[in-house]
Amino acid sequence: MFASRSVASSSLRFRPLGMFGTRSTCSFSTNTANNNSVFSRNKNWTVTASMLVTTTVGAYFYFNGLNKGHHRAYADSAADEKPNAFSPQEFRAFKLKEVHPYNHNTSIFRFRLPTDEHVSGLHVASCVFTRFPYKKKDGSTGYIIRPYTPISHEESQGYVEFMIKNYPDGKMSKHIHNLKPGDELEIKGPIPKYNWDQGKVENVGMICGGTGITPMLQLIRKIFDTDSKFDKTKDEKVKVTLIFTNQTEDDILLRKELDGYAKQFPYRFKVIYGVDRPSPGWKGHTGFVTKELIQKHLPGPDAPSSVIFVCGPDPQLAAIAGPKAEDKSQGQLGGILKELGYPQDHVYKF
Ligand SMILES: Cc1cc2nc3c(=O)[nH]c(=O)nc-3n(C[C@H](O)[C@H](O)[C@H](O)COP(=O)(O)OP(=O)(O)OC[C@H]3O[C@@H](n4cnc5c(N)ncnc54)[C@H](O)[C@@H]3O)c2cc1C
Repeated sequence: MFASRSVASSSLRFRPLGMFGTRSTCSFSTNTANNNSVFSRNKNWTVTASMLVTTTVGAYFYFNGLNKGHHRAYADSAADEKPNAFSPQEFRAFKLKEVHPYNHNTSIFRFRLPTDEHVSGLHVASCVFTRFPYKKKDGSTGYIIRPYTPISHEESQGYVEFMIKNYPDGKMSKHIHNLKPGDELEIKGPIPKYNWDQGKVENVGMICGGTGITPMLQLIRKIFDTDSKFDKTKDEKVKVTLIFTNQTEDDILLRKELDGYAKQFPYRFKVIYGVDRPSPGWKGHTGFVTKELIQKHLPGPDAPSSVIFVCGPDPQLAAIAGPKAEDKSQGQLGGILKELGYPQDHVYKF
């Protein structure tokens, strides 16, 4: 069903990564039996929608009992039978394979992994650091370093994909948007974020703005995608409500995919869109995320087995949950969530 939807102002089409147990056959050299690409067909790409029923390959206990805390390093397990392309110890160079414009300021960048066997090795939820060098005034070398969350499936082999918004004054985003196929980007990871321990949380609230959707997508897919190796029965009680704000409707990333999850899991996944500048006929929320919006839609402070994830531009993060600490650790809970009485350990800031 998603494979037939087109992404606005892009010849690229997004699909929700096999949520129906179907896969696309693409003309990628990196395409493998495990290709959960977000890329779908465009005029250069031959895609045959194929209804290949994939089987869930048993239970997959890769965090089970190993990492109970949010900040623990992720342990390897049976899931890691494929070689990991990234290293958490060092930056490694990866070649850009393809770039696909997504909307007026955002593109999808596909980087080649060393072989078609390799996976990113990024567990949920984790991100990577990218870096590029620049010459400091004193002649020494400095690095611009920024975090990004891939949108390709953690099981995807041979490639990794990022959805990156271009900020006019943005150092890294401009650097990446200027890359041409064949150019290299240095990447290091995984950088562990929240450890999604399957079966441990039942009520999930998410508040994000702009590209803050990418870590949320990683979690949503882990919880709902049915064609991965993970044992879905562990998370079948999980309910997720996402509040996703943007400047305009045109800025909403991954909308078709999110709506697709809402349609397929009407009792378990709900998305509320908000925009600062509504177009005529806009039916969603208008303006910033408010106390009332959170109270109306998200699990409350006393909801059992719950967590609220927040990711967005610094001012939004500060208003909702308080800023992160200088060293980028969680910092004190603040903002609206604190006012509403959420406990510190029920909130996670990406
Ligand atoms: C866990 C995590 C995952 C992320 N994943 C992604 C991702 O998948 N895709 C993606 O595009 N970005 C993502 N980001 C944001 C990314 O790390 C950079 O902050 C962003 O690309 C801007 O970096 P820059 O060097 O281009 O801009 P900078 O040089 O740092 O800033 C330049 C200008 O852009 C503004 N700006 C910077 N970041 C933002 C923002 N997020 N919202 C609004 N204005 C901003 C600044 O105020 C400034 O005016 C993620 C951030 C985190 C913390």
